[in-house]
Amino acid sequence: MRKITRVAAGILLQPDGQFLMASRPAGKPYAGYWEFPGGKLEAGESALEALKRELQEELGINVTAATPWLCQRFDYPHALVELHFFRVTAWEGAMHSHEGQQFAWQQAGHLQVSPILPANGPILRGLSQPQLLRFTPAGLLDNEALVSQIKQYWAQSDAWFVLREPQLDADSYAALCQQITQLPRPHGGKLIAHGSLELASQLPVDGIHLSATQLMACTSRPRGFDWVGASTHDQQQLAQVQTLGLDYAVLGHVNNTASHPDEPPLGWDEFGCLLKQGWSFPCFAIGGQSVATLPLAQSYGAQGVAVLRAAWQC
Ligand SMILES: Nc1nc2c([nH]c(=O)n2[C@H]2C[C@H](O)[C@@H](COP(=O)(O)OP(=O)(O)OP(=O)(O)O)O2)c(=O)[nH]1
Ligand SMILES: [Mg+2]
Repeated sequence: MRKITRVAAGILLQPDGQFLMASRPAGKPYAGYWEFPGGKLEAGESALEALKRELQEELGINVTAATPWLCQRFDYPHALVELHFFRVTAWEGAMHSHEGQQFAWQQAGHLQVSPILPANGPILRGLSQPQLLRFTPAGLLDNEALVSQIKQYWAQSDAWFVLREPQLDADSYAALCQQITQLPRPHGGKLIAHGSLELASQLPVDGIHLSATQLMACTSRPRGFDWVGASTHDQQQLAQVQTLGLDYAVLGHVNNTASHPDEPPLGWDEFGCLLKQGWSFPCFAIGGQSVATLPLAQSYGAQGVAVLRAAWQC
């Protein structure tokens, strides 16, 4: 078996979502390709320690806030690498090119540098995802109020909505979906369908969110959707998201929630344990989540939180 080379890389994030990419210096494999700053773990080092050392060596900065994010394995001709990506949200010191690299601040979905290291495709897709995934409140709002609130969100932001309205029959769901997709989206918001795959494949949506049961019944990634995510509750379901190459998982419920009052919550310890295994897709915490729990969820390695009632004026 090939030896695994462990690597830590940092995604330096500005408050407006821009992130830093650097060109690989001459003399290294894939010289001139663009990457996230970082490098190999040294003996006895944790990924976070390596990240801090590498960013000091390569950029001359002192990282003061970093949370684990995605983990990606990739088999290059020169090495089998296991990449540990961190979201870096605070640092000290002025950035300098210590190894002759070029730097560029980039926006997800509008990349201006190329070529990118081949392992980084899923990472860039992950960066296009929001920190809040908003599920509609399943019948708690009438259609008019729901459409009007989505319209307001989209006028100001690129919010993502999962249209979870299981009480509607297929025709009513399709009509509501059509109505929402006709709203203006100046910032590029997304609408993700929920429920029947067959129905969703006929609707003008950006993606489909699978239930855990649908997820486990799939033998391949559902076709015809830009984005495919799934609800998960355990390691086996997370592994299925990875095997199918889906874009995100929602994991929970983490805390007690009014929507599942009879099921015991996972709790943050178990949530953190499941995320620590390192997945190549972003995970959202669900269950009792809101903007207030976002930093805690991210400290455990989450992309963000899935919010249900907390997102709406019901
Ligand atoms: N830093 C970094 N490495 C990446 C990314 N994506 C990716 O596939 N890699 C691969 C390329 C390399 O095979 C490996 C990182 O090794 P490296 O050459 O940067 O290591 P290093 O900074 O410690 O450099 P050196 O001491 O070996 O000169 O991980 C990424 O986004 N950032
Ligand atoms: Mg490096």
